[in-house]
Amino acid sequence: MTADTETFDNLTVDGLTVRTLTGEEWDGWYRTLEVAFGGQEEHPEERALWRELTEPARSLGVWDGAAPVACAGAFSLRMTVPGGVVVPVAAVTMVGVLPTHRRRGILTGLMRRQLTELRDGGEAVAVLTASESGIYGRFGYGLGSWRMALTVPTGKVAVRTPVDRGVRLRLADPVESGPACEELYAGLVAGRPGMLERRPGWEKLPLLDPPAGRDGASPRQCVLAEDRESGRLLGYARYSVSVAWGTEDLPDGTVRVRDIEARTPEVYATLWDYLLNLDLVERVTVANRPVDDPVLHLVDDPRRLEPRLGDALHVRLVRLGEALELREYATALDVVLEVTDGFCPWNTGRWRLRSGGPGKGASCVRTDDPADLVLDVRELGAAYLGGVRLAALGRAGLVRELGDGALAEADRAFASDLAPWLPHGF
Ligand SMILES: CC(=O)SCCNC(=O)CCNC(=O)[C@H](O)C(C)(C)COP(=O)(O)OP(=O)(O)OC[C@H]1O[C@@H](n2cnc3c(N)ncnc32)[C@H](O)[C@@H]1OP(=O)(O)O
Repeated sequence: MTADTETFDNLTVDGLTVRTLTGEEWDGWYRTLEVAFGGQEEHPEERALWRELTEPARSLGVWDGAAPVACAGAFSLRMTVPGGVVVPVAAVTMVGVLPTHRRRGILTGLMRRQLTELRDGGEAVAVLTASESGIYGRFGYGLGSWRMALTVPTGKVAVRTPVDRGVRLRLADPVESGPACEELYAGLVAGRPGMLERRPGWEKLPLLDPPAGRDGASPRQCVLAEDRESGRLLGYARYSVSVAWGTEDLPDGTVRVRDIEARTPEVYATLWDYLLNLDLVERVTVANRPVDDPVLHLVDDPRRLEPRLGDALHVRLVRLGEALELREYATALDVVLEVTDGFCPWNTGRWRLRSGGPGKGASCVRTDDPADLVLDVRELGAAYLGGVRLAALGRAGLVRELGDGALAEADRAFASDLAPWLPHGF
């Protein structure tokens, strides 16, 4: 297989066969992924869930004779884009090539096949999270959202904003309270770009808690914040506690927050207040929050927080015009974009993007008019969710302005009030 091979169903190239998966082949196909990732077996509970969620018709494999040697899948998910519109996306996943078959273009062939199929009738936008952030730019993916991991030393930091006195906190079984938490989560999805709707089956993902994967911590616990009078669920946090004792027998426990969501700022503060005041605990950690998470502001000593940034969602505009029409724009704009797209040349060329601003829709059509901005599709993917600013990409030398003021105009229109955030992997 070579990098520029168009790969189609049951195509055999260089002795390798590329085709979609049949359900019965799942175990061997998935084992390829595990071996590509070093060979460790996934916890059975996790494996079973991924098996259930796999969409065989969207799952590609490469076979060398009878043996699977590479895999790449996609989930049919729905994701919020700026303006609160929830749109279908191809969520690319489970990508791996066995060590014996690497660096001969197999990944490139799989990516080409996926993107060609999407062009011909799939979603206009593809997204993924990358094992290594250097892999997917060459296929036109741009880094569209960041995540923040946070460690909060509990003894040093307190919540300074008002908590909700009308709230009663109650510990509940995470599985039993799962549907109520899920309903609350569903109500938040449209409020922030990058959030994913969880269609049936996906609600099990945040509840996954394989005993062998706890690394010495407690089983997952769930605290519910309910309205004292009506009992309505207003927020929840799911976490585990890892108890430890330091020198002089002093407690040195860690609370690991898996997720925390609330309907109001006061309830959010209440949940953090609860977490920061758990006994025998020296720190609260959370692996994945938005980069503009309110917790950065609701504590009294922000310097004590230990935030760390990581790349999250990589975004690929597959059918560029359609993708740019799907989202809303914060302000009116009318710009001609000259786009390069080496991997999906059908996007290359000049496009006029027009919108009247919020609620007014957008059109993006080919044009011969002179360009205002010159950029790669990768930069449009990065800016798509409104968190990575076009002006910042311009200052990085990645967007060239030809029309006076066009960069500032597009920068304002593409921006989102809230930073995009991917709440969980896929
Ligand atoms: C969405 C997800 O599931 S992310 C998970 C990705 N999977 C993994 O990380 C598992 C471990 N790694 C692997 O399985 C493989 O090395 C893969 C899938 C990353 C790459 O597969 P390969 O078939 O070797 O890739 P391929 O030969 O098509 O390489 C294409 C290009 O990417 C580059 N590349 C491949 N892997 C990497 C990497 N890890 N980092 C940077 N560049 C890379 C190659 O050098 C090549 O560059 P070139 O076009 O300039 O020559």
